[in-house]
Amino acid sequence: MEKVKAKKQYGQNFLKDSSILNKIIESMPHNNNHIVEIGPGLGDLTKNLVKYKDVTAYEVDTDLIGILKSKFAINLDKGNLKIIHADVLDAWDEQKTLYNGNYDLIANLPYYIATNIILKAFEDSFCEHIIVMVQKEVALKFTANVNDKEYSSLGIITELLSNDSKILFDVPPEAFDPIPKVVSSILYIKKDLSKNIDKDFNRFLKACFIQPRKKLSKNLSTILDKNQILELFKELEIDENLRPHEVCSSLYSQMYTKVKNGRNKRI
Ligand SMILES: C[S@@+](CC[C@H](N)C(=O)[O-])C[C@H]1O[C@@H](n2cnc3c(N)ncnc32)[C@H](O)[C@@H]1O
Repeated sequence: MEKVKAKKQYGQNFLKDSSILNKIIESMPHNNNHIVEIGPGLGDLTKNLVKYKDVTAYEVDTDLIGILKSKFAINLDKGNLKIIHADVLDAWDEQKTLYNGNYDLIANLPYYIATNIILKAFEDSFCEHIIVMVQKEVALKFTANVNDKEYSSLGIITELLSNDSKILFDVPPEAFDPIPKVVSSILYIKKDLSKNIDKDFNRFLKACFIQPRKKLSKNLSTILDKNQILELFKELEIDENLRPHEVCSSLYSQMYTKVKNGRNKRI
């Protein structure tokens, strides 16, 4: 097989362990959804996905596009694989969705933009399941519960917008070539398609967690004045001494609604 030099700037760590590839395929939801893969790389995961589903794959690296097109010539002809040469974040901005129909996102993500990709997938109303390989720390943030030290805007958004979220299994560095410095995890999220998020809610959460170990009331002082904070906490019966990770997602949602509808609209 061709020896391709992995490009660091594109977060290229190719998954080589066939037992892990099989486990990802086994975790694929049993439905009729299309599959979108981000970063097919050398096509090891793609090769398994196209056995079961129609796939659209977005790859940014020009050198890999050539390799993928010759490797998957038959699938491209048959029409069960479409390879799109693009930066996936640009494609999302331009098209608003990565596929015009219900789809599941299955990918070994480039870690430098993994969080952004998952947040975009939450915004994409056609995306139903997110099953992605990410750095373990990132998976812990998306699946954290209130009072966990990892609980942040990512856990809150996941709780508010999904029916189910969990880490399926961890993947050791040796499963990749080149070997990364971190442990990875397969993150599973089943979105609740009846729910969506107001973009400003993200900005509100960023302000709430601007200094994660300080009190929430202190962080909120960057967007609200003292009296507004006191009033908000009194109305929602929030203890003034709580840190941001000690407040549950439904209270964040209620706080945001009150702030948005109140007189002060600095968010
Ligand atoms: C961690 S590698 C995974 C490769 C392959 N799927 C595998 O499992 O071996 C990440 C892949 O994402 C691609 N990639 C990086 N940034 C991207 C972007 N902005 N848009 C699309 N693909 C990107 C890389 O070129 C690489 O192929």
